[in-house]
Amino acid sequence: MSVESYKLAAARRALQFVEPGMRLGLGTGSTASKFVELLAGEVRAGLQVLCVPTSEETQRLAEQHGIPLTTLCETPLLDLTIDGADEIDGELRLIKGGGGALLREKIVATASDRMIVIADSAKQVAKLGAFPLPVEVARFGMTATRNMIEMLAADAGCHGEITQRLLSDGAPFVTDGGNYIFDCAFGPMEDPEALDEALKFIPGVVENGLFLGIADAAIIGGPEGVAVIEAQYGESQEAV
Ligand SMILES: O=C(CO)[C@H](O)[C@H](O)COP(=O)(O)O
Repeated sequence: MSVESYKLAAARRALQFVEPGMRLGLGTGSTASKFVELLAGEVRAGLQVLCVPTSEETQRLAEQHGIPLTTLCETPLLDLTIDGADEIDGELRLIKGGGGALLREKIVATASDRMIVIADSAKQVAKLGAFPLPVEVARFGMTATRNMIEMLAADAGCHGEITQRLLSDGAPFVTDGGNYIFDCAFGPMEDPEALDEALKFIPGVVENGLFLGIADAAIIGGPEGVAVIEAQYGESQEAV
C-alpha cells in the first residue's frame, strides 16, 4: 500500500460524515483533492451540498467537477470542513499551509461547526515543528516582519532558519491573498500556543499555520487501516 492509498482511504472515510444539505468547507492539497473528487461522485449521484473552497486551486477542481459552490460572504456559517494537514499531534493541534492556503483554510475551518482533518499516518507527530511552520506575511515591510518573527519566536522558545518560500524559478511564492510566506524551521515546539500568541502580535503577520483547538477529529489512513480520532472520544481503528 502507498501513501496515496492511505490518503484516499482517509478521504473516503470522511465522506461518511457528509449529510444531505450540508454546507461544506473544502480543503486544499493532495489529500483534500481526493476528498473533492470523491464528493463529486456523490454529487453526480444526487447528493445536495453547498461548498466553500479554501483556495483558487480547490475552486478550479470543484468547478471542473460541477460541485455547487458558494462563498463565506453568502454563506458565513458552514456545517463541516474537511481538510488535510502537514502535521497532527496527539491533541489534534495542526501545522498547515504546506500548500500556501493557510489563511483561507483557517477562515473556513473556524466558520465551520466541525473541522475534520484527513491525512496519511506519516503526518502524525509527537511534537509539532519538524515541518517548517508557514507564516503568511504582508509584502510591505517584510524584512522588518521577518526580524520580528525571529525575535518574538525566540521569546516563545523557538529558534531556527526563516526562509521566504520561492517557486522553482526563484520567484516568490504568492498566496491567493497576494501575500508572501516565510517557512520557519523552528524544530519541535514545546509550547505552540505561546508561539501562536507571539506571531499574532506582529502587525505584518497575516496568519500562521498553527491550527490550535480548531480540528474536532482526524481521520488517518495508514498500513493498519483507518483511524478516526475524535477530540472527545479518543481513537478507534478500522480495518482497511
Ligand atoms: O495545509 C495545506 C495546504 O495549505 C494542506 O492541507 C497540507 O499541506 C497537506 O497537503 P497534502 O494533503 O498534499 O499532504
